[in-house]
Amino acid sequence: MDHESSDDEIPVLVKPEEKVNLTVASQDPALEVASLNEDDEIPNLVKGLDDTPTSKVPITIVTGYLGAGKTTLLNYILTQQHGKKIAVILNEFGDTIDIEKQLTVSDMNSTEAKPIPFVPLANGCICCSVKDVGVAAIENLMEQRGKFDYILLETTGLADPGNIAPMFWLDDGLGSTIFLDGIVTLVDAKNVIKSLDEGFGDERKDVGDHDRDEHGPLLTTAHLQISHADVILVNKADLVSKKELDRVSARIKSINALAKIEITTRSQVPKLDGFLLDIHAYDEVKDADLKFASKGHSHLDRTISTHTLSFQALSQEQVSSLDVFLRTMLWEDELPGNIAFQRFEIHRLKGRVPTTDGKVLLIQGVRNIYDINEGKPSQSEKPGGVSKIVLIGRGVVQSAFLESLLWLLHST
Ligand SMILES: Nc1nc2c(ncn2[C@@H]2O[C@H](COP(=O)(O)OP(=O)(O)OP(=O)(O)O)[C@@H](O)[C@H]2O)c(=O)[nH]1
Repeated sequence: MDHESSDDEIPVLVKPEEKVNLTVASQDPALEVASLNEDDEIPNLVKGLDDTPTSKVPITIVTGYLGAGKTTLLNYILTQQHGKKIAVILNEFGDTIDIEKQLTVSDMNSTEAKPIPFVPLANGCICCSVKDVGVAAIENLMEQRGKFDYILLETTGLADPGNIAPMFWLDDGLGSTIFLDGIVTLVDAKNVIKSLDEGFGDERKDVGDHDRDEHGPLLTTAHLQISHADVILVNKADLVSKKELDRVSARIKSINALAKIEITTRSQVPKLDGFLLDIHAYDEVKDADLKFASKGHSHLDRTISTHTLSFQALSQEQVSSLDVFLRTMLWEDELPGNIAFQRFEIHRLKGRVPTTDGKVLLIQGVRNIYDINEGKPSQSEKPGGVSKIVLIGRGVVQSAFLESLLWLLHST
């Protein structure tokens, strides 16, 4: 059965209610976040509705291929009227002399060791910048807290934005002062399809055998930047035809149906607030976004695609089983139950799961980190309605994932 559409029949699963176990965790030591073994007691990290990170500074990560228009976007944002005092972090690897940025704010020579210059801009915004990312640079910047209320991080040369998101998820790390608001990816409308099709080439020199094996086409940097994005700007629209723009948009949606897509020229986004800045992509899971993602977009890309698992509202006891499913899938790269599956990897995950006692749980995941919080039911959501988990990844066979999840929920 094809579960692509949100109109699919939903299996009925009603079980007795019990306590909810919620986790934020990773098993990848490289991510330097708390790691839990199955035997460990799982901390209850349920956040209440009022526990929003209001005192934390939002950070938006701007990724994109060389020349896609990242600096043009930063310049554009810095000159708009948004009332924000923005600090810019430029992540420049290698020989920075060759790639010196020409931001609107010209004094860009600070390093993490020196005091950070703050430059007032005409629109009331104050800009400062640090070069090089890394925890130390951000911590250093945070010592100047109060002078800015928003951070933009341009990730020049950073191949994989999935590695950076976990830095902001735990309260004892950077997450106590900053929260990740969203990842914005710029793609060059003229070249992005070529970049995605380089899957059989050797575009990413840093990939190991893992990335070239039975998964099929190679995971390119363009795939990684698109699959992790919350907002995608298809930039340089002036250089291609309308037909080509449609082709690019369809290909991008087939990879990441959760992201909002905007076609731009010179990175000029019509609306910044709520579309590109202050989007809370890691603490909100909007019903409408999941509905859009589950619409059944064509699977035009053979490397990464978006899939939706739809199922019935869960009892509290079944919520614990869902937690087991997520842990097994994200930490062990396996599916619970005796179910045949091919090797897979999950880049991004979002879900809304209503419970039979009238709550709604919001699930967020990046790679093997995930987080479940209690949210507010939306006006259109009926109590005990349909649960949806949207997965963006490679090697995901939707029917196998759903079968595994339903097996676990039925055996609860
Ligand atoms: N024709 C056209 N040129 C653009 C557009 N957006 C940016 N550019 C130009 O493209 C070039 C690269 O833009 P940048 O903003 O520097 O791109 P970037 O992503 O920061 O580049 P790197 O830092 O090298 O990765 C510049 O010459 C821009 O003026 C656009 O929409 N159309």
